Amino acid sequence: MESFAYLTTFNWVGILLSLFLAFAWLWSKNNNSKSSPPGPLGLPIIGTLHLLGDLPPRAMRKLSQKYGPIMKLRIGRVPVVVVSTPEAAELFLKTNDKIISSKPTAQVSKYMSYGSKGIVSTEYGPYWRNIRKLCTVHLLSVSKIDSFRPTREEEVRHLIKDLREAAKSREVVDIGKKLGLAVEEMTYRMIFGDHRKHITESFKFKPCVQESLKLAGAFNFADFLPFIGIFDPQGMTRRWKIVSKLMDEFLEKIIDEYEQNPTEQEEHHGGFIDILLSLMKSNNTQENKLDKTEVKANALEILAAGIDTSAISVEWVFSELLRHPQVMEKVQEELTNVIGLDQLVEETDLAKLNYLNMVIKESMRIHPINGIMWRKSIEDMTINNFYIPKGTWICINIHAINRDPVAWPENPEEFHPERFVNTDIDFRGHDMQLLPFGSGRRKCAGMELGLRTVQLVLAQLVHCFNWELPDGLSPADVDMKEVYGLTITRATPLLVRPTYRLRVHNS
Ligand code: HEM
Repeated sequence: MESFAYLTTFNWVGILLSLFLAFAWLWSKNNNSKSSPPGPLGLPIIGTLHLLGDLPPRAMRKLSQKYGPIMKLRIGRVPVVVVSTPEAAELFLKTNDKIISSKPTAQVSKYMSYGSKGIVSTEYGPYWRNIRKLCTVHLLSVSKIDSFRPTREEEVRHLIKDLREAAKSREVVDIGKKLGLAVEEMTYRMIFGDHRKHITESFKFKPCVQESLKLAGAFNFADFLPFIGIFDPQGMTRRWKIVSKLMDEFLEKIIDEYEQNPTEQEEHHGGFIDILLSLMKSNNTQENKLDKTEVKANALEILAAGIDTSAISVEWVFSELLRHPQVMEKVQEELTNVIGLDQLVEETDLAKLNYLNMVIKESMRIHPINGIMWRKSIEDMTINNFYIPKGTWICINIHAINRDPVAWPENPEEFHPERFVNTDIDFRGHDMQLLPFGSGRRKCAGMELGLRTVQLVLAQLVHCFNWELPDGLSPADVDMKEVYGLTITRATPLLVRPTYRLRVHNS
């Protein structure tokens, strides 16, 4: 200590202060490189759940305007990172796509997906890669989608016939309901082929599917506060058990039928489920083989992914067309020029309808039916200096991204299809400012089918009919309120009166 005797008290204070500042700097530097994204403080137990309201994508967007494009919430016990701009989405969905390619486990996957055995809910890994490949090659390839063209066209013809009847009697129709039924029937036919006959016989399959979609879309407290799950406070477990048992009985019946005569079933039934079943029976390598539970889980998940999505997307486009009569007129003009008034639109015409396709893009930009996309990180990662530990739920806020004011400088809240003139911005997952089908490894596997259905149904509706709002309502009166569930739907029915406008009368 002798050697330090020359130091005065003043010197000692100076040295200690410098050391303290150096430590503080090092600590903050270290902490900064490992800090969590910013976000609002949560309450005990529920965390930030109370801040999400009835429309979480909108509430999260508002919060992100305060806390930034990468924000942390704690919903119940679950840490969630919310991504809200195209630049941030690029960091997650392009740079780190593999790390966030897993899915959170929710109660829905226990009941509807036989414990996350389906393509939509299963964790990222060899099983998901295998089933995704099988779906892409055998179920949802362009040639397979083409092979179901007569089914789609037949169902659309039924819809048009039904609407012509309504037009004759000047009836007001709930167009969303009619669209929903037509697309539902198309989807059942594609998935179950001739097995569909059992749906109308003894099994109450359709109401069960509707109930399970409702349950899957409801906010389930047990997903975020697992300890309350055993008390089943919302009665969801009880309802899930009932519907999943009934749906399982139906699927077992189909599998029995198949097992009794596999070759005949493949030749005559021809639905997605027969392809899945043939993969169960085939002499494929173990890797490509599906077991019975996997067949059932995938059939139900593909049904759930496809059944409402296209119809709801058409309903939103249709709502925008009713609010913007000049856009409706322009679409009709294009259809008249390209197709004429003496024949119906066919699928092969769809690529020629440039303006209609811009209208669909614009509607999907402001009304992405999945306002939020959920992923889960499978490794620790650091993005923009934010440390995000393995197991964090990642919430890609498509609603916020698709309306980002930097990416969409001209009135991002407005419906304006002309914004796509002379741009090649596309919604297939490469352009981060427009993500209605998601992006990266887990992007929508049924995009081509969904898009084809939306284009065909919409083109037919606008080509065949003029549309009038009832009770003297004006376009500005069309209610655009949303309800958030498994998908974002209209809050009120869309009521309209059709008038037939074509010269063909034997469609
Ligand atoms: C307009 C209609 C549709 C829209 C807007 C839509 C949108 C989406 C979105 C946003 C995702 C999540 C993507 C992600 O996490 O990155 C998704 C996933 C998926 N969709 Fe679609 N979808 C539509 C139609 C369909 C149809 C008709 C089918 C099949 C019949 C289908 C099958 C799937 C499947 C299997 C997945 C899960 C993919 C995976 O996790 O690997 N979708 N869809």
